[in-house]
Amino acid sequence: MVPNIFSAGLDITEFYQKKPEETDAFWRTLQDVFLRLYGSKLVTIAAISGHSPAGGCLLAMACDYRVMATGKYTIGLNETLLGIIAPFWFIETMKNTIGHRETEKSLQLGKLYSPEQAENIGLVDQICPPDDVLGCARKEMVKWLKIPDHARILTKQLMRNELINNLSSKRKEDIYNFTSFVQKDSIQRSLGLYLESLKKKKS
Ligand SMILES: CCCCCCCCC/C=C/C(=O)SCCNC(=O)CCNC(=O)[C@H](O)C(C)(C)COP(=O)(O)OP(=O)(O)OC[C@H]1O[C@@H](n2cnc3c(N)ncnc32)[C@H](O)[C@@H]1OP(=O)(O)O
Repeated sequence: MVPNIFSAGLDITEFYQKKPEETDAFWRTLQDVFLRLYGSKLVTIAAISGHSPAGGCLLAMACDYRVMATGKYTIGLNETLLGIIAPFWFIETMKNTIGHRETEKSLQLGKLYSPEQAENIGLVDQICPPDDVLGCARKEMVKWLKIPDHARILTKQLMRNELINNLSSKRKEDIYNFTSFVQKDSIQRSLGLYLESLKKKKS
């Protein structure tokens, strides 16, 4: 676990000034990761040790349960703030987690929530002191592992198969949409400015 950061989201340099075949491959890999994690038969608990924007939030939402560290961290799908948009399966995953109305506000505003706010809207299930996040996740895991596996897995599949089948049937179209969107000059300019702003913030 990296202290302070669960995941900074997708590595923007993977789709900034890249060739279309490179961004295609990048997006295909992300789809693979998501489909495997969201559809996993295993119990998956995210121990969110720090910041979790955009793709980081997606990974956390793909798990069965989320424990987040308290502190000055944020989580959410902030794509609109970067001038990009969350694809349909990011949106559906968030709707399945916090409901339609909260997702609508959250996405249009590109909202990043504090751990307490995230717990209030159900984006995370539990908050814990940073040094106890893994401990809290382990305790929760014990509860989940006591449930008969076949019943838990079938229930999970019933809840998740609609989205999994929907994305699986639209993978090519989704890759095409991603690459044609991020290759636009205006989007490349926004991404370049955003990367610059991250570097400036650091110095
Ligand atoms: C129709 C369908 C259409 C489809 C349309 C397209 C859909 C795309 C969906 C996109 C999903 C995403 O996840 S997009 C990514 C969203 N992620 C973010 O906005 C997070 C940005 N990062 C941050 O806010 C911060 O770095 C944070 C995570 C809080 C950690 O802060 P710290 O101060 O500890 O770290 P920093 O010093 O800022 O960062 C360290 C270095 O990492 C770089 N860096 C940080 N995050 C980075 C990132 N995500 N990608 C690349 N580089 C990043 C910084 O520039 C620094 O670079 P050096 O100076 O070189 O070391």
